[in-house]
Amino acid sequence: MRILAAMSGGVDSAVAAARAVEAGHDVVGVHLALSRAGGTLRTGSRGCCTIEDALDARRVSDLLGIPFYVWDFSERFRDDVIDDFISEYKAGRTPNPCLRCNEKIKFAALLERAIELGFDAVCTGHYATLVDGENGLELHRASDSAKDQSYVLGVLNAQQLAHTYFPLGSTPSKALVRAEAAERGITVAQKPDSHDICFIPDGDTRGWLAEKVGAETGEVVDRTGAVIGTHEGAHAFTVGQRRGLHLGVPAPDGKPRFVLEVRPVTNTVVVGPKEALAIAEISGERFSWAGAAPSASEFACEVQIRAHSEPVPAQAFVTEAGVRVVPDVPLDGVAPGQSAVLYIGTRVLGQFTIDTTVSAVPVDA
Ligand SMILES: Nc1ncnc2c1ncn2[C@@H]1O[C@H](COP(=O)(O)OP(=O)(O)OP(=O)(O)O)[C@@H](O)[C@H]1O
Repeated sequence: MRILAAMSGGVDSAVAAARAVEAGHDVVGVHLALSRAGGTLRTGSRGCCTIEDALDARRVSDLLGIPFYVWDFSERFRDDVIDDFISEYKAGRTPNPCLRCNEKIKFAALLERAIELGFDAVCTGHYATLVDGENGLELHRASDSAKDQSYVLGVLNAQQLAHTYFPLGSTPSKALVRAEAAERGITVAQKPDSHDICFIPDGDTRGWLAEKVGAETGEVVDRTGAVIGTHEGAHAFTVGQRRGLHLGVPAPDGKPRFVLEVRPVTNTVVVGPKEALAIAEISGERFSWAGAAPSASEFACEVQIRAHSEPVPAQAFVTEAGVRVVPDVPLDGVAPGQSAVLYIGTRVLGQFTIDTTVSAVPVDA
């Protein structure tokens, strides 16, 4: 097969590309320049595409004896990932930019260009597996549960999965990937894992958002609407947050208060007791299936609402208008904008973006 290996300059994509070469594929390496912001390009930035990262990817390609290119996708990345992140926060929602990047950049813009150029698949260092199932290709969790990235890949559809290659998904642990890299003479064998949001170089998401969204003082209210304080910018708050709520007046029950909701239109932050974070139902209109669509409109599954949260057994209800999920036990601190990924066992069924949540605790409880 002709494979385009997406190389970040990190150890995972280096080993993934090496395995693709070893499997006898015709491999070309490509590093994506995703950001033009000065801070993210500098040495020591926590981002995913500094000048050093591009150089590391080139060195690995040289070692493997494969052609290597740098493609500038920064405009698409700005429009589809960074601007989406900002507008979602402005709308009081909590987006996942890694998921959006997989949906719009790595397995859309990059994959489309790869196919146009005659490649059969894009290879990445993601930890997830592809299984040939009865009804076509299926996306499954990785063998290493600590590294499993199936959640952020839940946005891929059947067509995208058909042109995707994840050589690391069945490796039992990341330590083995690093050991293999060292054995192969790959210089980035011990390079630290990337973390946080790649386009926010110092990891200070709140400071970054304050600059982009603009901070405006607003009211903090309880669930009855009574004003109990002020805040200095609603973007700084997400559902479930406790810190940074300088309320001054203690709650009548003396218990700490948590953010329950962010209302961007009125620039209001709604707070309440921890119990009120329990969510009995979630639903959303934007959904997709990772492979064949479920055969029934109502089925038992597990729902996961963050990249590394525990999946919770649930019942799902699907209509043309969207997906509604009722978990067996309430979910904790769900924010609109998050993605709910549905699993059956290790298999990813699909996902939806959460628009609405229903509290398990009535307002006057
Ligand atoms: N700037 C980039 N250019 C090309 N491919 C990239 C880039 N960033 C990420 N990728 C691809 O997406 C995969 C998953 O990205 P993620 O940010 O989760 O990296 P990671 O798990 O730290 O992997 P790595 O060790 O390869 O950096 C990478 O393994 C790589 O194949």
